[in-house]
Amino acid sequence: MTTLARTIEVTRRYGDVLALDRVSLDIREGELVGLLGPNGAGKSTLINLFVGLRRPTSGTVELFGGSPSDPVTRRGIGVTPQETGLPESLRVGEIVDVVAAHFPAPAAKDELLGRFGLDDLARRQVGGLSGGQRRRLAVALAFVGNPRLVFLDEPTTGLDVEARRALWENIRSYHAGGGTVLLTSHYLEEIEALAQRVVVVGGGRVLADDTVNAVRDIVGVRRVSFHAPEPPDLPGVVKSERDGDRVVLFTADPDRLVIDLVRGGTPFSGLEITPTTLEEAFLALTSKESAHV
Ligand SMILES: Nc1ncnc2c1ncn2[C@@H]1O[C@H](COP(=O)(O)OP(=O)(O)OP(=O)(O)O)[C@@H](O)[C@H]1O
Repeated sequence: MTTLARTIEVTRRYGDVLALDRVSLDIREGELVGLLGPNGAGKSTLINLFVGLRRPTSGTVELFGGSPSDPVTRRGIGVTPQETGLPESLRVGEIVDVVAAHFPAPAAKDELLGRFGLDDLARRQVGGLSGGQRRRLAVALAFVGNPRLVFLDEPTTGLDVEARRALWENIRSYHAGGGTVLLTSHYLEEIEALAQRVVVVGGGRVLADDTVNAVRDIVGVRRVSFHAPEPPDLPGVVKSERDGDRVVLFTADPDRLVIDLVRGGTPFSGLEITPTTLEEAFLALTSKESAHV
């Protein structure tokens, strides 16, 4: 399968902040890839490198086998950034025209606006759009140039349930027609609804690159904590640590763990079961793996 976009050992720093740490990733033709990770994980930085808005501190970024800083190469992509500053006084239809002028074979305007439920708003100034309408326009603009590959950075932020589902449908049909997508999200549900492949990033590193099912199992890890003198030795614990005088155990099956804890007769108090953050879940998993090496 043709690789459309690639990073090889890419590191990106902003001053002292290490936003990406030796990330190698291939996006192949026809894939719908979800990039999942907590705030500050490095998702937007990765997209900005792919689309040529930023350069890596070290390592290589390739787009269609060339450089993302080449404007001709960039004509094959569409992008919805996390935030867009669209000119308030332009009408929706005019903005589509301006963007379309940059591409050799743009989509038909009416068809595009219809697809994104913006047909009734073609003559509305951007300043008069609601937040959700603006977001839909920002996503529609990624598709104006009939791209081979689109990068969507949190495309459904600010959309209500109905608009979110309509947008998912659009993304699916673009993909079904042969398009390739990389989209970011904080939410596993969104990635589950769309992607087959999930790349989880945390702390600037790729923590997992797997199927949706595999990742769902991993992020299902829970944090069980309680006061106890010693950490008990229980089955199903993927990682254990101390937080002051509390024992903290990570497990995919907290019910089982509590039953075993009670049956084991270990004295404990102040039991708490909380979901893990994505980062915690993956750190638990990676430390378990390293412990087995
Ligand atoms: N222009 C910048 N100057 C300084 N630091 C930056 C800049 N852009 C990003 N960072 C830092 O780089 C790290 C990664 O940020 P990035 O925006 O890529 O994460 P993200 O995964 O997209 O987060 P979010 O989900 O919150 O959008 C963060 O620590 C962030 O504060």
